[in-house]
Amino acid sequence: MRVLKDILYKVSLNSTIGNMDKEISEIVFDSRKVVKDSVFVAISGTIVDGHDFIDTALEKGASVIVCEVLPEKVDANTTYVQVINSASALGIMAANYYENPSSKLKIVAVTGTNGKTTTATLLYQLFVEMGYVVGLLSTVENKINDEIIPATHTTPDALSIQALLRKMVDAGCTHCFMEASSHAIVQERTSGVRLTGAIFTNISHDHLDYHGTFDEYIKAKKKLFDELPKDSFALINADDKRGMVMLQNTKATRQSFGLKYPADFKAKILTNALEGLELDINGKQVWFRMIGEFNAYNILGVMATAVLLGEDEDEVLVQLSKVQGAQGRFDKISIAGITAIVDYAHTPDALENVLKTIQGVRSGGEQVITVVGCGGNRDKTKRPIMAKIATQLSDKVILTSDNPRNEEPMAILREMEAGVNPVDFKKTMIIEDRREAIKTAGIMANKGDIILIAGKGHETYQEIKGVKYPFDDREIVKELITLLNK
Ligand SMILES: CC(=O)N[C@H]1[C@@H](OP(=O)(O)OP(=O)(O)OC[C@H]2O[C@@H](n3ccc(=O)[nH]c3=O)[C@H](O)[C@@H]2O)O[C@H](CO)[C@@H](O)[C@@H]1O[C@H](C)C(=O)N[C@@H](C)C(=O)N[C@H](CCC(=O)O)C(=O)O
Ligand SMILES: Nc1ncnc2c1ncn2[C@@H]1O[C@H](COP(=O)(O)OP(=O)(O)OP(=O)(O)O)[C@@H](O)[C@H]1O
Ligand SMILES: N[C@H](CCC[C@H](N)C(=O)O)C(=O)O
Ligand SMILES: [Mg+2]
Repeated sequence: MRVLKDILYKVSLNSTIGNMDKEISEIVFDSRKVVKDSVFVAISGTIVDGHDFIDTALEKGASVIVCEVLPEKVDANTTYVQVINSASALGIMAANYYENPSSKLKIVAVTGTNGKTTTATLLYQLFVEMGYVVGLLSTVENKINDEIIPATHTTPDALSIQALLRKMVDAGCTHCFMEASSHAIVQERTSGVRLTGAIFTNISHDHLDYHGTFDEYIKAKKKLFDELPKDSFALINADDKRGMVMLQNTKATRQSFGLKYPADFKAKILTNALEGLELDINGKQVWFRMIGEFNAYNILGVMATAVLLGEDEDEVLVQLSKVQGAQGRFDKISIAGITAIVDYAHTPDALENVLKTIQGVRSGGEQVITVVGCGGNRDKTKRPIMAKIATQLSDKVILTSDNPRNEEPMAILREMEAGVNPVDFKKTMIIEDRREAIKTAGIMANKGDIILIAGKGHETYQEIKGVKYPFDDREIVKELITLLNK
């Protein structure tokens, strides 16, 4: 049990009604999860308004209501706390409830359109290699030391974040590396998390369905840096056009990394091959297991972060050269002389980077066959662009379903097809069923060819009309082994 006024410490209040010394059992922000003597935080969402569920929360036993707008009729036994911003209040209250775990950890948040999971996972793996007990909050999975806690979001909700950070502290973690998605930043899921540093990887086209305009999307990322404390660091990719924008209003120490423009941490690519990357970092030549220029950025950002966290650069490079990166990111599987690459590229920029990387490392005579789709109920404007990029940078393309969610798969595919130049029609096919599409690519491929299967990476399901069916691109590629060895 906690006392209400203690968990409201540092929350911006407008007004209060009732007893502030009440003992409360839990904090909830979903009326369906209310338990006796809990605090219900009413948040206005994208689909419904939590304020409409205040009565239901009271019926189920909530004894405190935290809201932005007070109900017209108030109940005499209930405490009402009117706040400026319920979503932000939730994060701060959750932090107080779990006794501010972030003050006992070094937490670094990674934001950017692409590279968040890769960067956070590399940091996790690096710090484990260096002997630390580490936590990770990522799209693929959450981790507390070795324990895996399945992830439902790239960045969990505010309450779950604090609960996970508490578990990390209790498990002896010293560091936590986490992704901060733009949705999470806007929805204040990271409010109440005290950061030691934040990293900006890059920004390109995505999520315009949610943010409305590219400017709003940039603002969402910038908010993370605007809110950093004075004693933290703000590390940006100096080669990204919007990198400096992130630093405009931050109180944190400004740091940068890059391959092209002047930066605090610099590297040069010496070799970029299917076997890995060789980089020159401060006169030291080091091989890494990851592939492609974009991974040179991820590696450099990780090295810079480790140094800013006080680690020795030479030791960092030795350990970093051993790590693998995140699942489903440029995962190579060899079958019957064909190289299949499963990659989570689900934005135009990521797809272009991956295909340009493949173009850069191919030997010349082989075909590059790309299987790609776009998710339903997500930014529609990226569909034609991704299809165009796929056809321009591949020899053959099969457009297929990703997670259609509640949309008609064929309607998504028609929107993708609209981006294909007429000259590229002859190399483009549409196969709605993703399993069939992957199999067809396998049948079309000859020895030496490269098949890129983009968009779903580590995902182990395909979401169709509200149902998540088991589906794993990597498993389907493995099924090809029997098919092609016949
Ligand atoms: C669009 C979006 O981001 N939505 C997130 C948001 O939900 P919402 O605003 O839609 O909530 P809502 O359904 O309108 O409900 C509003 C409030 O009423 C409450 N409610 C609702 C119903 C009820 O009966 N009782 C009740 O109290 C809800 O608990 C909520 O507090 O807040 C919820 C709680 O944190 C999230 O689970 C939910 O994620 C949805 C499921 C989602 O799909 N989000 C994706 C787009 C997302 O967040 N993706 C990013 C990664 C993107 C990327 O960079 O690639 C991520 O971080 O995962
Ligand atoms: N630094 C980078 N710049 C551009 N593209 C990248 C970069 N790092 C990875 N990618 C590409 O983007 C894909 C997604 O990478 P990753 O999962 O690390 O990004 P993310 O930001 O976590 O994505 P999400 O927002 O979906 O969680 C990779 O599979 C790869 O194709
Ligand atoms: N975090 C991203 C992941 C997209 C992955 C892709 N496979 C899709 O389902 O669209 C999102 O929720 O938009
Ligand atoms: Mg991610």
